[in-house]
Amino acid sequence: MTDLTRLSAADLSILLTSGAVSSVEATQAHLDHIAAVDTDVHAFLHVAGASALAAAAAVDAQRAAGAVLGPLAGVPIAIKDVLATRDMPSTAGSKILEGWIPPYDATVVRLVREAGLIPLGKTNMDEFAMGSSTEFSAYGPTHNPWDLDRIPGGSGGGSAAAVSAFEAPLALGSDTGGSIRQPAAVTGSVGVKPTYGGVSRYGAIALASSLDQVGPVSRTVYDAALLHDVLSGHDPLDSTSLTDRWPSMAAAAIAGRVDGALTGVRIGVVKELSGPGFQPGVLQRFNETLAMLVAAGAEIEEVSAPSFEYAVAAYYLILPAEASSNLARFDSVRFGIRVDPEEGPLTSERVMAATRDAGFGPEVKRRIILGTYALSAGYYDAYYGSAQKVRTLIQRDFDAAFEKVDVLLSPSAPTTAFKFGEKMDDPMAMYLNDVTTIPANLAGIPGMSLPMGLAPEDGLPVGLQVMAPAKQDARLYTFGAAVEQLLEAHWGHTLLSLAPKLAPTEMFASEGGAV
Ligand SMILES: NC(=O)C[C@H](N)C(=O)O
Repeated sequence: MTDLTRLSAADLSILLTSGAVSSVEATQAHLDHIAAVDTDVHAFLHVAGASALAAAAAVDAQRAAGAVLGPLAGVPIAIKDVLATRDMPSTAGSKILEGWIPPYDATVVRLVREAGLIPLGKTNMDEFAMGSSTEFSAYGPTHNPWDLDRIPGGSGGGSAAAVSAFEAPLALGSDTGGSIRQPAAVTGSVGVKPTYGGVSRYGAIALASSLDQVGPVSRTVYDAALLHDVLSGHDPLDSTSLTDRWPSMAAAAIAGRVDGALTGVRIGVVKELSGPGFQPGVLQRFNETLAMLVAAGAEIEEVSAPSFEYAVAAYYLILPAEASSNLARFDSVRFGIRVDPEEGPLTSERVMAATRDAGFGPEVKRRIILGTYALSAGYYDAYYGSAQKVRTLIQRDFDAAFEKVDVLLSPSAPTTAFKFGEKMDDPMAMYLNDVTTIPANLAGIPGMSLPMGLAPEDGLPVGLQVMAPAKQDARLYTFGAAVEQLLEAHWGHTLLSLAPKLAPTEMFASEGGAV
């Protein structure tokens, strides 16, 4: 009997459509697997077993009645806890929202349900998406399925770990500075940050509104494309939502699997995103992948993006500034918990202060303080204003690069998954993890991370980042699918099929070793 949790969403979809397997069976298999492994992985903050099975039964009934359903109907999905769900708590990993059940679904959650996908539950994350390791979740960290002593990336470590531990074939993430791509990289998954405005953020608990994007997490490029097609499109409820009509990302991914898809593709390697400070094994896999691309007919040139040097600094001014404003809504009155001061009068300011003090964790407080300072009178131009200028320069660097090349490549993260605790006392070290992913958010362009093997020194997954010009998300899928195929042919297997160590019984007997 096929292990249904091991299938890609696309393969599961074939079994569901042909009637060989019911959605109830597929959903039950995933719930059983979650029950078996999630005490160790802790990818989920909430598992919605009963409602998932009810939704699956409804899809099965529709199918039995002859309804023509979308390709992902009946396929289970995990949802990052930053997204509002009307039937499940939505905490964004924070104590301040403990137990909060929103009165409505985020648009992406509604779209996912309408497409017949089966929400399994909500996944863990750094509090309000601030972090690169899930160690800042108020509910304890998620563990990397490849090595339980290591972080799964962040902020969407729960979604990426759920996918790579076979707890769900698909997940939703959000990416402000890398929160989809970096977790995908360190767990051997695929993650895509769409073009800014391509996917609705209505009902996504806002971190930094000029940077946040919702996107797919999966085990294959094609699966991410199928989910992207469900998510993209105009939403009048999100004022930043683009009105463009998007081509089919699934069709774009299929085009990448045609022979010769890489011939003549012009690839830019960003000099500033793959140099000193990167783990040697990460660079080794990156350079090997580039050599394979040249052998497949692609043309590679080095491009320089001098302003990228300032990207992390600009991001950590713009993000805290926007976050300090967005998080002002958590005031003890409208959402979540209320904590009264231990003594003294119950004025609204004092209740608000006591609630925020008890409800926010250390990283959230740090960023609110930084952001409030950066926006204060007298400092605004020096900090926030300068950061916005840097942002424009970064956009120009991208524009110049994309005049010469079709896609830009870099490693998705400077290192493989690090050990718990390694960067907790050093915010700068944590922030520098995002050096590769932040520029795409600042420029609003789409980016993908896909697996490019295991680092020789630690046997842990390494991610390849692909970036394309704004609105050219389809190019990511064509190129990404072609690279995925090239790497599979080289290794003779997919990265995750390697993972007997991810099977329930042997899952945690880490053997290490290179691909
Ligand atoms: N939110 C994100 O995209 C993650 C990023 N590491 C941050 O802490 O801001």
